[in-house]
Amino acid sequence: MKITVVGAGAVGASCAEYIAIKNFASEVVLVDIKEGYAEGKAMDLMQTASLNGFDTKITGTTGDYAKTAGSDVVVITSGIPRKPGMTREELIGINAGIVKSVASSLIEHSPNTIVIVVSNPMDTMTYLVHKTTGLPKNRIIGMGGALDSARFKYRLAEALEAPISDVDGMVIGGHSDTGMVPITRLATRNSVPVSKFISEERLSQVAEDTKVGGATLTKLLGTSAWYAPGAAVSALAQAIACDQKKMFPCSALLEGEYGLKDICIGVPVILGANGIEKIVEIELSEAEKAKMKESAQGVSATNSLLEV
Ligand SMILES: NC(=O)c1ccc[n+]([C@@H]2O[C@H](COP(=O)([O-])OP(=O)(O)OC[C@H]3O[C@@H](n4cnc5c(N)ncnc54)[C@H](O)[C@@H]3O)[C@@H](O)[C@H]2O)c1
Ligand SMILES: O=C(O)C[C@H](O)C(=O)O
Repeated sequence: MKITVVGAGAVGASCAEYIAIKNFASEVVLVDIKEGYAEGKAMDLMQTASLNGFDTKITGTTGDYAKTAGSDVVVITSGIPRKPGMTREELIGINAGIVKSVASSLIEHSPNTIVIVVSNPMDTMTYLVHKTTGLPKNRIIGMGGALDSARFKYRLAEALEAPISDVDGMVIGGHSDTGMVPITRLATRNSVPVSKFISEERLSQVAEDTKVGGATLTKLLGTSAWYAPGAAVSALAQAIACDQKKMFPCSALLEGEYGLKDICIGVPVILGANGIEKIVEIELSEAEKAKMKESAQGVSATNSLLEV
């Protein structure tokens, strides 16, 4: 399994590190536009191999896409991150051009690859990759919901004073400060609805804290997060590499599912060797449907800014 990660910055390097530590890929190629940067990150990471016990070969290149040829999975993290006070949507002006050109270089050398889109605004960048590459929809996956759900579980565990391994929950909808839809109704602690343990008010607070998870970290760090994003990407890549048939909320192209069309937005999907093997349609409450519709309107408004 050969995986290319474009963008050797905070998220790209974290993602490469987690992929290597989990030891499921034979090769990871890091690509960056900054001279020597990907090569340096790759060398630094390779010098952790004997310490961390992995055999994955990590190499770096400054923009030589020939070295990415034959990648089974490619991850696009190239682009700028937001600064405190910004929304993800404000990044579209710079990131759309970067994602479009990177996607076409990747596909030229790996026509059969599966693409994981990370750069923000992620749902719109995923849609852009669909519009500009014409790859089948199962092979384009936006990473957002896996991260947002991990943050939801973190906040749930905090509120319940429970270990994170005890809780389960999922976030669907757009990967934005206002568009995420944490499904609080279905969140559980060991199969017991979390509403048995915490008040409705506390649960609403958990949902609100989850939605601004990225903004909270951006304020603390001065730039956006990378450890959990890198771990989330590595989990998606592993599900594909190992044909796990695992369910994650991912940004997928919808053609009528959830009453939505011509949009990429977070919904539960089954990930396996063919990428998105199935979109899972769960029964939403009327309130959840309304939130999903509002979220989709937000994503569509951002999509309309694209020049495709
Ligand atoms: N979807 C998510 O859940 C999620 C999570 C975290 C970050 N992000 C997004 O991921 C992106 C990267 O974040 P980061 O913190 O790693 O930023 P970063 O600045 O640390 O790294 C980005 C890297 O991309 C490189 N780059 C820019 N243009 C390029 C090009 N044309 N070709 C190759 N490389 C190029 C830069 O040189 C830089 O090294 C941002 O857009 C951020 O908003 C998304
Ligand atoms: O918050 C951001 O801008 C980065 C990313 O989308 C995240 O959720 O961490």
